[in-house]
Amino acid sequence: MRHVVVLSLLCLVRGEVLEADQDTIVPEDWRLVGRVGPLQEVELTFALKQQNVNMIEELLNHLSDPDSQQYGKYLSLEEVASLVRPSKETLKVVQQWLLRHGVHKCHTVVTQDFLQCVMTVQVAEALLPGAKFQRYSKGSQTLLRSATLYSVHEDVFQHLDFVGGVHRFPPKDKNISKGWEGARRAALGYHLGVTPAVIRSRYNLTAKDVGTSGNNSQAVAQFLEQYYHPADLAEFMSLFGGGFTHRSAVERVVGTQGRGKAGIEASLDVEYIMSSGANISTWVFTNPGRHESQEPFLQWMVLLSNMSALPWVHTISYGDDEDSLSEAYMNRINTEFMKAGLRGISMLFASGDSGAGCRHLTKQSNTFRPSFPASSPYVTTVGGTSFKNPFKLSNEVTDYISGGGFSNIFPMPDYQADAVGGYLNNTQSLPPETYFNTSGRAYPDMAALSDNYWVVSNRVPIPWISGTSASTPVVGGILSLINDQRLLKGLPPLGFINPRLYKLKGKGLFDESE
Ligand SMILES: Cc1cc(=O)oc2cc(NC(=O)[C@H](Cc3ccccc3)NC(=O)[C@H](C)NC(=O)[C@H](C)N)ccc12
Ligand SMILES: [Ca+2]
Repeated sequence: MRHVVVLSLLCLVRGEVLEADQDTIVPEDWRLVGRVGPLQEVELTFALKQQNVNMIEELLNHLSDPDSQQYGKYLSLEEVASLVRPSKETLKVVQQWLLRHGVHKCHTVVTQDFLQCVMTVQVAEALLPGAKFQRYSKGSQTLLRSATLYSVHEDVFQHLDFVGGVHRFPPKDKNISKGWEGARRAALGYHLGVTPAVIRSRYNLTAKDVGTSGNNSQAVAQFLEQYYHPADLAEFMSLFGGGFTHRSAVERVVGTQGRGKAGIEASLDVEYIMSSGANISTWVFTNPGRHESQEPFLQWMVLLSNMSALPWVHTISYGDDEDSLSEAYMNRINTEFMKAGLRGISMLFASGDSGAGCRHLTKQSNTFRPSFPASSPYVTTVGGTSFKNPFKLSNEVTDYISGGGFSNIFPMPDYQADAVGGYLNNTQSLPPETYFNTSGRAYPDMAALSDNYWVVSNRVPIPWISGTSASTPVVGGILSLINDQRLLKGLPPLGFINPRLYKLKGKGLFDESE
């Protein structure tokens, strides 16, 4: 039996194409506990090759370009599914391969492009020769992982994008602590915080700028066991919701709300999307589990791609270092973002709170460190600003923590080439070019206030909360208000806004008076 090793670079070895997607590095802070018993269960994800992936990118460009005749002519879930569903041959080959090995505990999705299967270690190692599952520990955490390369049978590998659940460890914790950040800001004496009234006043939202259409909705997605608490939202609205028509409860939670303490991230997202996108039905997607120790972004997107009715705007304040994720995995998530765009859905991601980030390559050399999904060309990424005068509703300047940069993986999309080219050509004293990839997707695409917010979490009003986690739901709510007006007029929702945003050359981002 011959096998093909799945590796990253495309290279030719004895006439066989090898593809690269395996990372077998064990971080030094993870300790090997020992070999795992053959009957221990593991869960693996098989991403089956989809059809028409190049075609959907082109279609998305047409549907999102205001100058195209196809602008706003979005597809239904079934139309999207029929474009990307794997070929009959792919389905047959992969299913037969799994069945031959006795794997039958699998879940699939409407589009049939994923299989999540539970099997014993013995079976997993027979399926993926070379893999050797071992137990690793770090503090109280333990993980089952293989630190060796595996191969996939040559008849099967051409039908798969990747197999998930074999490699990769959680990234090291960042050394900038939020506690320190908050203390520093407090020490500087900022005491007038951002509330819904401040947001609504700064962005000229009048009493009429609230949802009225009835068939509009918006959503936030939560990960990493972060839960919002309904009582916090009610308390937040009773403290800060005066002066505008609003809702004080989430319309729908998809997923299971945990019973633990509320998380600041979740409280912030829900409270502020419902303050700018006031009186609009709001959903929360609460996503359990991990993908290789981080947020299961793909699992959540696959969930969306299985639901026929969805909110038009989704905001997400989570992200991971681009270099901590496999290219094949990110490409699959990108395909899911494109599929959402084809349906007229706007996906907004926070740009992150660590500026351009930093990656130590060697003792002497560093580079910037982009964050994904912020760096995806198929989402809208939101950065952060601070008031120039922190005590007044004044003009905004860049918040120094606001994430931004250039993808090392995804090329610059056409829609932003002029804007970014202009920036690179006209900006004095840019960092050295070895630090960033000037031909990559640049982000963020827009920005809003991210500094000094009030949030209610675990029934306590908390000041000085900062980050693009705050600006992102604020922008999401404003897009929902625009969608509301569009829907009332019988127009399609905004969908993937980037092509339109960049064509406006900044005009869409400010009121005429500014
Ligand atoms: C308690 C707290 C105080 C505060 O002032 O700010 C703040 C912010 C956040 N959230 C975040 O900093 C980020 C933002 C982000 C990071 C990376 C990419 C996009 C957005 N969100 C997270 O840290 C999120 C909960 N976790 C992750 O994305 C991890 C790193 N993958 C939380 C709490 C406070
Ligand atoms: Ca207005």
